[in-house]
Amino acid sequence: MSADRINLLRTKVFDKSKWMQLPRDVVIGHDVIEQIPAVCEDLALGDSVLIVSGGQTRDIAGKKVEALLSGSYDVATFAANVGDPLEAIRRAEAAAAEAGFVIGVGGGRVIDTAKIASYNTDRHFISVPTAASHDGIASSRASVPTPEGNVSLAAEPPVAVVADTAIIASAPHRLLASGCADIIANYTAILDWELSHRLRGEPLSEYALTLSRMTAEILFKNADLIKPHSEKSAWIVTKALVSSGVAMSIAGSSRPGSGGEHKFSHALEQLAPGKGLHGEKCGIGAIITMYLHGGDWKAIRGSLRKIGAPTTPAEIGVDDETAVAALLAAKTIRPERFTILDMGLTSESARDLVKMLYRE
Ligand SMILES: NC(=O)C1=CN([C@@H]2O[C@H](COP(=O)(O)OP(=O)(O)OC[C@H]3O[C@@H](n4cnc5c(N)ncnc54)[C@H](OP(=O)(O)O)[C@@H]3O)[C@@H](O)[C@H]2O)C=CC1
Ligand SMILES: O=C(CO)COP(=O)(O)O
Ligand SMILES: [Zn+2]
Repeated sequence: MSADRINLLRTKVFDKSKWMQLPRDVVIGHDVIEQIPAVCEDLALGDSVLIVSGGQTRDIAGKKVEALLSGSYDVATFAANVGDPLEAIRRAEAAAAEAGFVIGVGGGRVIDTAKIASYNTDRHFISVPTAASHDGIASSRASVPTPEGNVSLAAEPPVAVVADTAIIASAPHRLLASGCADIIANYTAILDWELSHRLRGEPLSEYALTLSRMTAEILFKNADLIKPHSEKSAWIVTKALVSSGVAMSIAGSSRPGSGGEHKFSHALEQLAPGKGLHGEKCGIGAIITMYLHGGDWKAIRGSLRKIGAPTTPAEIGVDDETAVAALLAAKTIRPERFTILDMGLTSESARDLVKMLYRE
């Protein structure tokens, strides 16, 4: 299904996609989930709420949020993990239309479902990440898988982000490492954006680009501090993910955080569904695109290793031939987004790159 087809679902008569919308309250810290009632009261969002969560994340945090709000609000719940993602978005929209505001409690898929449903029904949205696994936590974009590839849509930016570091630090370390890789991928996303600016005249936002790069640099510098099940690590990474999401909101597109390495990840999602987390695939892709840009790809690989993120397709259960196919297919996903993977990659060169960069 194409982005246009998804847009048909929208009930809005005006388009906010060119607005620069940023979160108003960002609350990160130990046990801050307890502050959700105060955040909702402060923002005066209405008296009924839809809480969107996933199969595991409802037990991890969704039920807690339901209990915290049930005395003061009419609470409805929605399971975002059931069925086809587009169908889930449609059902979430119908549920959101019956509520005053929406809270998404979960990983990236849950948060994207909640923020699209909020956007399409013109409801405020609160983001409650249970894992620091992706930089959609605070952004005004949603990434939706379709049979033709992943599409990036304008979505409701959270009016508040409530990120409890106790919950985030308890999540499997793999999720945190994946969030770090999603941020490290900003380095190559920016290089692709600059390339497209120079070659194709694509507009650049200096502010968005600088914020995105600075976020990656801070994380890179702090890679030694990223440890499993540490609240300090959860705090460092969550702040970086919020910052990266703000860069996307400033740009009004995911360009500051999504280039060729993301297109490789989206192609892999089609060719090897269910293999690897989003950020893991982007990190693996960034090694190749950084090499192609002539940058320090070994430093990218070194920081991914230090953090505990995979650096080869084999580590996420993807064979080399599939990785080659994904590199070649990447340019067919969002062809309007020009990247280094559009610069003459051939089957032979893709095979050589996979052999060389994923073997050392
Ligand atoms: N909007 C944007 O700008 C962006 C969007 N994305 C999107 O986000 C998605 C990737 O997010 P990601 O979080 O990696 O993947 P998922 O949302 O698929 O979550 C991965 C798994 O982790 C589980 N999980 C989440 N939190 C915890 C926890 N605390 N403890 C144990 N398990 C937990 C989820 O459970 P459950 O079954 O409950 O869901 C799920 O099974 C992709 O769809 C991607 O396209 C990524 C980057 C940016
Ligand atoms: O994942 C993203 C940024 O990290 C954005 O997603 P898209 O690649 O779908 O635009
Ligand atoms: Zn990403």
